[in-house]
Amino acid sequence: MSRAVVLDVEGTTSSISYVHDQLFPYASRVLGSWVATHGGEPAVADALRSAARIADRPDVGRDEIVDILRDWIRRDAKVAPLKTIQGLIWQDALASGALVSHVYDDVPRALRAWTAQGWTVHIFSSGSVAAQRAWFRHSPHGDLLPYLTGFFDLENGGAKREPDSYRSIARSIGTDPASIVFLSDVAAELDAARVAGWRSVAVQRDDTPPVGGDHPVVTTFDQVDLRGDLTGGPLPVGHGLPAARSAAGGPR
Ligand SMILES: CSCCC(=O)C(=O)COP(=O)(O)O
Ligand SMILES: [Mg+2]
Repeated sequence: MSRAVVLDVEGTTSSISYVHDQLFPYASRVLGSWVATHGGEPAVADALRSAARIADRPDVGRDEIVDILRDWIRRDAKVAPLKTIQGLIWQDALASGALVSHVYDDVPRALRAWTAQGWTVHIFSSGSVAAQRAWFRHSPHGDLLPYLTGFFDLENGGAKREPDSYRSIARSIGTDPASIVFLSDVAAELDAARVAGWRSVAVQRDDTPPVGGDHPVVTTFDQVDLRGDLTGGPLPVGHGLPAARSAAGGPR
């Protein structure tokens, strides 16, 4: 029977502050000239039209749509066309070395262990599939794509706080919901996954706000032990912690 791990990116595999301090400002900085160069390409033109529709400004000009996108970046809006455009910008920047990705040290170790134990590993992030692939391909630990089987974003996966998104991803990867473990730093995402029948693990990194909720908590992927038969009982997580704790603090 197939077993799958699904990982959030920002706050889970990778540092929130890196994304906010490096990726977002970079996209904001180059957006105007990038749209001037690439705005005629079909995928980009589509995303720009779709952003204008979402902003309720269907007839807006190029400069104004760039301002709207910049405002969304500033507010960390998880809006699909913005994520499409950011992903295309970051894809080139990561490939050229203008940007370097960030992946916590425990992540490649866990990817190696879990895949060797027969788990498939997938990504579900608000960042676009193009961004995800470039992020893990150009990681400071080398190319991590060989450990990753599937990539889901707001377009092919759906909203991250909706149980239906997790139901649809489970169908798409062909794995029973009870055999899927989801790791995230956002309680509302973990809640939605749990409603869909997935196993949930809150990832509380040193540099992230409290996750909140009542999901089992780990501070590194080293504490997620996926050996053995996991059907039925609680997930063996939190080993090595003084006590496997449940998330504390306000919801995010
Ligand atoms: C390499 S993905 C870029 C990060 C990003 O844009 C984002 O929105 C991450 O959101 P997540 O769902 O991974 O928390
Ligand atoms: Mg996250």
